Amino acid sequence: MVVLSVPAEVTVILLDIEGTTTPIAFVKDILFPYIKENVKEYLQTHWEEEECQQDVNLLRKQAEEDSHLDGAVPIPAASGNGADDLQQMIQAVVDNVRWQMSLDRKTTALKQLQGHMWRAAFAAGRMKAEFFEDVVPAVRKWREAGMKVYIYSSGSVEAQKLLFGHSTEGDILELVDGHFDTKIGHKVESESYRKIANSIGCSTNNILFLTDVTLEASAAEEADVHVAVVVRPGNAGLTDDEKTYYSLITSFSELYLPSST
Ligand SMILES: CSCCC(=O)C(=O)COP(=O)(O)O
Ligand SMILES: [Mg+2]
Repeated sequence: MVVLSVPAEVTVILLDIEGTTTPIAFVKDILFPYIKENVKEYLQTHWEEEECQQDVNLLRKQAEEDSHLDGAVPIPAASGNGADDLQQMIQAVVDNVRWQMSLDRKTTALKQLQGHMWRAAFAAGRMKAEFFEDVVPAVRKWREAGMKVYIYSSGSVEAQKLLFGHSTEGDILELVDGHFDTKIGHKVESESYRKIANSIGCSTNNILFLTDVTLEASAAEEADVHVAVVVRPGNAGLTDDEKTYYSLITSFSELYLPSST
């Protein structure tokens, strides 16, 4: 088995979710279709609620920022002119969400709405989050060895907690010391990793970030964070240069902590 030694200065392991702890197939084949199929009904049912209105306002702001993009779908401001107007607005939000999802965009606005929509599905037991089988045993071992374990995903913190709270392994939320999402910054920006270190109260070189996306690994590395790229079934392929440059693991069990036995 390949073994990757974790540098002695590392005290925090920061985990990506999709493609790292969790199969991309679970996200693409279960989580995302649920949104596409249910977004219209969700908006019609929850439209009057404060949380739903905040989600729509955030999506509208994002749509304004996206107006220069090819195929962007605008969301009109409410005019308060009756049922037809409301249905048009809901349809615009639905089209905007579907357009963003067709590009797998990671905007905070889209991710907030998705998290709120998954809440009911997880609570009703309609979905259970999948984790690769090496994840839970490895995280338990790291924590026993004194490591802190944090999550950094484009999925909203609320969505992250739903996944860890309703997994095929049971409720594993207690295995995580804290969560970060794109509210701290995007995962391809190195400043996000500095802010995460600051928020945890450590130096960036105390963190080891595990991700499947080399653009994220590169941004983290630029901030002096240690990185390893996780190769899982169904992940995007890496170039030969990326395979040579990055430390690669195919299972969390390949990480060796000098402090553990
Ligand atoms: C954790 S919520 C479901 C996954 C998701 O919406 C997403 O965008 C995952 O992105 P990641 O940063 O974990 O690769
Ligand atoms: Mg990922």
